[in-house]
Amino acid sequence: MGEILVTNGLHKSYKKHTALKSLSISVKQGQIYGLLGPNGSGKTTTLGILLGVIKADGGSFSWFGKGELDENRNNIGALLETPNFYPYLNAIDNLKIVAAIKSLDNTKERIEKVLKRVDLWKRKKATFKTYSLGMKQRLAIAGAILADPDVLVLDEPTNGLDPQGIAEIRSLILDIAAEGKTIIIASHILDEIEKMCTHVAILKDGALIREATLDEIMIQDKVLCVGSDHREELRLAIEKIPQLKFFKDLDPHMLVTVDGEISNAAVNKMFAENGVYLNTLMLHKKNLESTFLEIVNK
Ligand SMILES: Nc1ncnc2c1ncn2[C@@H]1O[C@H](COP(=O)(O)OP(=O)(O)OP(=O)(O)O)[C@@H](O)[C@H]1O
Repeated sequence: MGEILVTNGLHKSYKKHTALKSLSISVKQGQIYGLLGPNGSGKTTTLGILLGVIKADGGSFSWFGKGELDENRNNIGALLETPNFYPYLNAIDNLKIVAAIKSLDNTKERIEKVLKRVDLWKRKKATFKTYSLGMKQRLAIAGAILADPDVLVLDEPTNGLDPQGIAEIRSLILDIAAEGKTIIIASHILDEIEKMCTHVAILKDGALIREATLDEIMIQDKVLCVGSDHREELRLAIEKIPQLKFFKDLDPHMLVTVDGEISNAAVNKMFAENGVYLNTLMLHKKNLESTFLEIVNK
């Protein structure tokens, strides 16, 4: 797979505050790459630098193996903030303006293609101000793919949408990815990343904590769900057993992470040796949320 983006030690400070600390990531062709992190972890700053809107203080990046050239951006569609279209113009006229700004040819065909792609063709003559938030966001994606770029960069694409709007954007993004496009999404919504992304970079306080495939992130450690009639003793036993680490209280059960390859029978025995008899012992499948919290809280 071809390398689409490589960053090398990107650094950015706003006065005394360091927003990005030596960020090195790489994105390959066809990946849906999620940039994940709590508020203020540096996601928007990263995308801003990569799109030439913010200047880094240090480090470098390269799109398509061609460095930081402005012309690389002709091959990148971006959605960085809430869509900014003319409220009294319809979808077609708004996209005509986007086409003119980007000096695109075959405007009519392009606009028809993207409006069908984002399922707004039937509403093409309605003015932007009459659109729902989800439709506005879909029109913004139509604008971002109007030039048929190889890469789509999206900052919090489902922010503020209702569940149906979120599902529509998600399915649209997956469809666009299925055409072979590379997609980079910044989000703090874990469920969104989990349902869409193939690869994830987790940021915390501007630093990269982990970069891996979604599968690698989610099956990091074994998590067990344990229960006992005596919760206090259970909690104390978890503290005492070095191979176990308390993870979460799911009252009445507790989640623990287990070091290495220790069988459930061995875990049961360890509890018994500490005077605790389990009434529940089962594997707990981690979701991205639990993994994420575990990683950023370390
Ligand atoms: N123009 C600015 N001036 C000063 N500080 C800034 C500026 N832009 C961002 N920051 C700070 O840099 C840090 C990273 O911000 P950034 O917006 O990149 O994070 P983020 O992960 O995108 O957060 P969010 O999910 O809230 O959008 C934050 O602490 C933020 O307050």
